[in-house]
Formats: sequence, C-alpha cells, structure tokens
Amino acid sequence: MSPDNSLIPIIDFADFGDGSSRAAKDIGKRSYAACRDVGFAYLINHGVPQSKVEGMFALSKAFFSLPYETKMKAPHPPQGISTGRGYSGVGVEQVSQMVFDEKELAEIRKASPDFKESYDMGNDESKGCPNVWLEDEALQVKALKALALGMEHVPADFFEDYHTDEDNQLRLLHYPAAPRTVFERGEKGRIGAHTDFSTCTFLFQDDVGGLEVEDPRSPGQFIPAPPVTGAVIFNIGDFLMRWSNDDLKSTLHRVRAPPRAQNNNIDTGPDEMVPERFSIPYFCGANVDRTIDCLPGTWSEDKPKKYSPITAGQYVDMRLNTTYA
Ligand SMILES: O=C(O)CCC(=O)C(=O)O
Ligand SMILES: [Fe+2]
Repeated sequence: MSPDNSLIPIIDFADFGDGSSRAAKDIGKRSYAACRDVGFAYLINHGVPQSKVEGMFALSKAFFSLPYETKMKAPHPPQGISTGRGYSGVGVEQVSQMVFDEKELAEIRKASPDFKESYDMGNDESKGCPNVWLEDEALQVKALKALALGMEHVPADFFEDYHTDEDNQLRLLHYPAAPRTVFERGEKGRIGAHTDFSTCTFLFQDDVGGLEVEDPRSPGQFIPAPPVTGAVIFNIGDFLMRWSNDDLKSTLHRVRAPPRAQNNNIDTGPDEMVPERFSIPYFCGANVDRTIDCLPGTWSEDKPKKYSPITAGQYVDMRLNTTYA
C-alpha cells in the first residue's frame, strides 16, 4: 500500500551508503526539505530488516496479552524523565500540547481520553529485544547524517556527535479494539493531537491505519499517514525544531479510528468494531548534558535566535512532567 497523493514524501535510503556519495547528498537534500516543509517522511530501504520489525510486533502483542496484574509489575515511575520507562495502563497517559496547568490537563483527560496502553524501554533495559538497539542506532545515525547533509552550514556528523549516549526510548503501544460508535461519539480516542518531544522519532505501525498528520498547507486540517509496507515513518520533534530556530517542523499528529473499509458496500452496522492497533515509536534524544543553541545557518541579523541555549535534559524534563496522570 502506498499513500496516494500524499504530501508526506517517501525517501529511499538504498543508496545512502556511508553518506559520502553524490546519491547520499541528494537523499540529504530530500530529507532536509521533508523536515522543513512537512516534518514527516516515510523512509524505505532503511536497513532495519522486516523480520526484526515483525519480531518486535510479536513481542509487543505477547506483552499486552499478559494479565493486567503481570504488566503492572513493571509500572512507570511517577515524575520527570524516568516516566519514559515501564508499563502505563489504559487511561494513565494523556498527551497534550504544551499544557502545563494541572486543572486544564484534568479537563483534557476527561474530554476524549486516549484509549491505549504502552510499555517503554530505555537503553539499559533492552533485555527483551537485545538486537533492536544496534539496528535502530544505525538508522538514527543514517537519518541524522542525511539531515545534516541537506543543511548548508552543519558538518555531516554534527547531530551524531550530540547523540552518542543513545538516550533513546522504545515504546510499545497498544490501542485496544472498541466499537466504532465509541470513537465517533468521542467517548474514547486513540492518541490526541500532539508533537513529539525529542530530536526525532522513528515510527513503525501495523497495517490498521488511523495515523494523521497536520496538513502543512492548512493548520488544523489533518491528512492520513497510512501504513506503507516496509517503511518507517521519520518525524521531527520539538527539541530539534527549537534547535533549528523553527526552520524544521515538529508537526502535530494524532491517531484516530481508521476510516471504514471503502472497498465493499457491506453495512457493518452500529456494532462494527474498530480493530486493535499496535505501533512502535522510537524516540531519539540528545545526550542530556549537552547544551544546544540555534544551529548555524538558522539565524542571522535579520532573523534573530528565538530561543536561548538549553540542555537536552532540562528540555525533556519540562515536557514529560505534563504527560502523566
Ligand atoms: O501510534 C502511533 O502511530 C502514533 C504514536 C505517537 O505519535 C507517539 O507515541 O508519540
Ligand atoms: Fe507522537
């Protein structure tokens, strides 16, 4: 399946190699343009074997099938950066867009609660999936190098150098099945519109669909980002947007019930179930102690820096503290 007429570009990494060729430079230019114009891209021939991806989805399915009590033996800790670890049951996490007021957050949670559960893993807790880290590391290096190659004023290994600690988070997400009417009435949601926090995200999704990305041409409108076989979605996070003095876009996205199947005329009736969805986002963050300042080439006398320097740790902490109930 490929997204017809999609604004989200597909970037082929087959000829990227070590990043030194002419072809790699072109891939870099396309990557940069995608990050600047849309904030999202599909990467194909990215080097993570399909069998590995399928293995992760199998692991995820097995994990979420465990009894609730078992999953709760690995609960996520309460505050700050360490919330990116462990199990969060349905209703525990609610994403929100830059809302820091407790009351306001509570209102959002009530309105159309995210109907999902998740399990987060970090660098030193990857025993369940030991090989995934290496592969994804390679993917991160490639994608960040491509982006640097597409920028005029940063050296090819610029971003790599800020990400040597592999301060990343692998998240298994499960959105349970529910009757379509429950979604249509807004009683439940899948994941509310949000942007991601860190440098960038790699997102593997199953074939259920429902992911939507804000249309860069018309704010407030969302376009579908349907699954593309063998592709991983790459998107920019708020941290990199800030780092780039807002040149690169951290784009709003959300997951809703996928559209009804359109290839048949069968009336599925009021009891139609929306199938469960599994997805695996991999969030890549900079070394927490590194301070970032607006990237070379993104500011000038006419276009001053919008942000002061900040460490990656301070930034992620600030954002994570608003996410959990
Ligand atoms: O489930 C998805 O496809 C999206 C997940 C997501 O956007 C997130 O966890 O930040
Ligand atoms: Fe996200």
